[in-house]
Amino acid sequence: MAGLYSSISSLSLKKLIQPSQRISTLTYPILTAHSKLCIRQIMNSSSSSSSTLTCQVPALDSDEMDRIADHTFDRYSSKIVKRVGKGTAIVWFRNDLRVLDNEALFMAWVSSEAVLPVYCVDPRLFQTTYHFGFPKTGALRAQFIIECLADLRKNLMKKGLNLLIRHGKPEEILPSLAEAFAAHTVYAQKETCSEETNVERLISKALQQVKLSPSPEKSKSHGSSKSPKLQLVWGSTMYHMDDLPFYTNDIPDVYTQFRKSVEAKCAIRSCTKMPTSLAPPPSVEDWGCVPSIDDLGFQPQKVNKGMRFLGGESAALSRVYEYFWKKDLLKIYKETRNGMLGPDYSTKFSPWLASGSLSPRFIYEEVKRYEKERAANDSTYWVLFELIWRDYFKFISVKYGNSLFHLGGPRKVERRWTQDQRLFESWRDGCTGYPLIDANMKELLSTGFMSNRGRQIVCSFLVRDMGIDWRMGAEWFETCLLDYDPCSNYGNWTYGAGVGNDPREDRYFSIPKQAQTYDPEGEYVAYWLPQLQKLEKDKRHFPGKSYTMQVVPLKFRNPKKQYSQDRAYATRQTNHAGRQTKGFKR
Ligand SMILES: Cc1cc2nc3c(=O)[nH]c(=O)nc-3n(C[C@H](O)[C@H](O)[C@H](O)COP(=O)(O)OP(=O)(O)OC[C@H]3O[C@@H](n4cnc5c(N)ncnc54)[C@H](O)[C@@H]3O)c2cc1C
Ligand SMILES: Nc1ncnc2c1ncn2[C@@H]1O[C@H](COP(=O)(O)OP(=O)(O)OP(=O)(O)O)[C@@H](O)[C@H]1O
Repeated sequence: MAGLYSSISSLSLKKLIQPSQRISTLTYPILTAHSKLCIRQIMNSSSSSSSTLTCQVPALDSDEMDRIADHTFDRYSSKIVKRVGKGTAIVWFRNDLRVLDNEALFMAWVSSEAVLPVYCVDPRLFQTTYHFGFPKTGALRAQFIIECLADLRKNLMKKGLNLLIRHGKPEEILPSLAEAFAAHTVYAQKETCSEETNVERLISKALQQVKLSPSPEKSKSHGSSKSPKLQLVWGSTMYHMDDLPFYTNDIPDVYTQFRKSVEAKCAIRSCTKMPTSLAPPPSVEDWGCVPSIDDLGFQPQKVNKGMRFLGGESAALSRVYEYFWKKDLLKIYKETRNGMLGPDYSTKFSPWLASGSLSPRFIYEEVKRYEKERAANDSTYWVLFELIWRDYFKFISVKYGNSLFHLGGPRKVERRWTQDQRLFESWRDGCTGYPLIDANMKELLSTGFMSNRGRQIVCSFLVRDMGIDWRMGAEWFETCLLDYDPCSNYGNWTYGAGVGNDPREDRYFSIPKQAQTYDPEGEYVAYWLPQLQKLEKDKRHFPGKSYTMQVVPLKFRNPKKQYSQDRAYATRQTNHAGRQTKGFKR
């Protein structure tokens, strides 16, 4: 198994492609013959996915995924790390459901003789969203989290520990465990939004009420009892919060300024190396079961079409392996990332990043390894560029607090919005009469995923064409997305709604133009709306009377005229693969 990565790395692809030097200007590179071939393969695998109903991401079997996880753990294990603490420490898992590069877990191990890993199934996660009463977590994300927990337990057991699973509020469970196990510290990953920070505050307070009796030696000298502490550890971003070259209040509002500044002035910390064994676990009578979907109050929802994401760290590490090394897609990422159909136009790392099953620093280190062993170009850099967006929204949430969730956004913009239920439902259910919107919304509902391109288009349609309160859209995404993350979700929605920090406030995504550029053959819409398959390709985006009536006109009144203008525009702008060739568009 040790040869798994190295054998693939040494694959004679290197002979076919000269590893290009990193190109510093961010224009599109001239495509190599190999890149063209890869794009064709992606396009082909996308169209073949029209005929197959579901595809698992990653498309590997469980033995292979276990091998990849084990091999990666080996690479990230260290024999020289030493534990220096006494007693028991608790590690409270939140959105960091991984073993690799988990700082909270590492600190708990170093500071103790025994670590108790705990996950609390918090009932608040399964209630409703704040304003509009949608389910706070949809069935597909619940299933994904269940898989993450099962895998986390498995991986902790491989390292000589286990995972204690309890149902209830962390501020009630953790203090009582700290008391029962006489734990001196509860370690956990720091979160930034108020729902999570409120819980942190409640736990700290409740821990102060716990009085641990001093050990016999200590009681002789000091006598007084101590309370366990909550120790929050930064761990969710690629750049560490403490390494930023500005104070929180001075974080640049404009993404490009933020990115240039961190790229110039900060280094990304190396992944934390874990000891080979984290044993011994404390003695626990009942470790609790990984909940079933019924336990969480859901009807099971099967993915019958499109991508079925597998939860857990083993799947996460396997997806990195599959995308970077097995399929060798990293070097064309920038050219394919705006696609919508199939698993391979983009990395699909987001669901694992959101649950913390995947460390962004591990992705960074894998990109660097790939650049050394295979190729370094704009595409390999661009994955990091996108991960900086993720960091940016996380840090912006620290700077702006709850205003990220407010109608006027961080800039307190005043504008008239509607909450028209009928219009909203047509958007939510994919019945707007615009196939590009409807296909994307159906994909979201059926799989819990939507491409970045799709998200921008449906956001623009809801906000600009329908004029609907953007928070309705954001909360619906909160329900459905496997990769739901408050900072990235509300950050992107405020951007799209023109109430965020976007220097371009009137960002409008014209459906005809987007359709022509990103789904010129109507393959994507025909996949999700099979009734369009029989139509000629150039009719699929505007099928007329044979399709649902359009619920609102587009902001551009004359879609046909706009469409032909857009076709001309798109023809000028697209390359052979039907992707845009110039200009930076998110
Ligand atoms: C309205 C709207 C809502 C969104 N909500 C979320 C959300 O709740 N959670 C979430 O993770 N992403 C969200 N995104 C960002 C983006 O759409 C997804 O991260 C991306 O589609 C995930 O697919 P991928 O992993 O294949 O991305 P890739 O293109 O492969 O990008 C690699 C990684 O970079 C990060 N990234 C890429 N684009 C963005 C972005 N615009 N903002 C933040 N991070 C980014 C993600 O972590 C992603 O996994 C949203 C975007 C929009 C427009
Ligand atoms: N993790 C999260 N996911 C979704 N929404 C969140 C999250 N954390 C915080 N929020 C949102 O933050 C908002 C907090 O509202 P709350 O009424 O507590 O404060 P506020 O009065 O709006 O703001 P402030 O405290 O700044 O005056 C709510 O809209 C809530 O949904």
